[in-house]
Amino acid sequence: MIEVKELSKRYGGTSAVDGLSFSVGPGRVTGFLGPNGAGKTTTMRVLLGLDAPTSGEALVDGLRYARIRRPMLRVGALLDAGALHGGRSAFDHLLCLARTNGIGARRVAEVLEQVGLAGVARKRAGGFSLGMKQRLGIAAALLGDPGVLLFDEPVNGLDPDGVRWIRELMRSLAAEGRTVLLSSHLMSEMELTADRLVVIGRGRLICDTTVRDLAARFDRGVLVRSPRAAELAEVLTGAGAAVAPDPSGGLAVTGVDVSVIGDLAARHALPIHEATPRSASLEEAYMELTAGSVEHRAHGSAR
Ligand SMILES: Nc1ncnc2c1ncn2[C@@H]1O[C@H](COP(=O)(O)OP(=O)(O)OP(=O)(O)O)[C@@H](O)[C@H]1O
Repeated sequence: MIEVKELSKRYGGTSAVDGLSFSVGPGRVTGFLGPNGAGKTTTMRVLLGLDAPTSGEALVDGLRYARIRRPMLRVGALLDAGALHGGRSAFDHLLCLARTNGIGARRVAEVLEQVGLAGVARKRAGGFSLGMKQRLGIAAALLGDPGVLLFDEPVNGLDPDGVRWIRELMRSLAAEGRTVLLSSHLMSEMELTADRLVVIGRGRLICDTTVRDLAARFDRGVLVRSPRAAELAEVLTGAGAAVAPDPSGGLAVTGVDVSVIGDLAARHALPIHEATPRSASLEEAYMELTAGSVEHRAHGSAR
């Protein structure tokens, strides 16, 4: 369980996180989304005791990180995959980390196996590709078999196989009952991986919702065209739908789904020339939600 309560963090004159509250429960993947500079990494750093909050708190299983004994057994994290001693082998890198928390060499071998690096365990980690470094960072997060996992942009720079592997791993970790918080600035990635979404912008909460509810919130109804539009509108309204003229010339119908529209039209022998469900994609929903929070937007870009 992760709880962020009224958290604020300032760096000099910069407000990185500003009165942010949300909680993340076990058993599902929660996506932590926001444009660049939204405060995701800062929130994770405070959760991991790497930065002190200016005010408020960030707790793992009800505790501040500094108060957790043998923290790797409770919370694992991948923040910066490049942060390793390049001269050490993958095995030795993990063994050094493991020893700080009383974890043995057998567990090191296990996590290397789990992330697919057993074959290169004795190779210098400094020579690893970005994808291999990400896998090694994930192995480090898993060392203590923790119930809470934080991953900051784990798919950055990975090839499609690596992305798919991470997606499946996140989902299986959540299915085992762990709390998984996964940050990204890409909705397309979250759509496939996360069940819940915490969206932030400029250090503040924008929405805390499920992927399904967000999609429903941006449901724009069905565009219907019929040569007998007026009669169809009457039938649909009678069935509880809201019907309005669409700027494109058809009818914008909300409140009933497309199969109901088709059935009603058939029952009343009214011809339909088009019936197109129009939900905004999650990507569009995300763009709309965060439109006011984007720090740097290229001139001439979509929004
Ligand atoms: N150590 C620091 N000193 C000064 N400013 C900082 C520091 N760390 C972060 N910031 C600022 O705080 C804000 C939030 O940054 P943060 O890295 O938490 O955002 P983010 O959501 O993780 O963004 P990204 O997706 O780009 O990684 C940004 O404006 C950033 O420039």
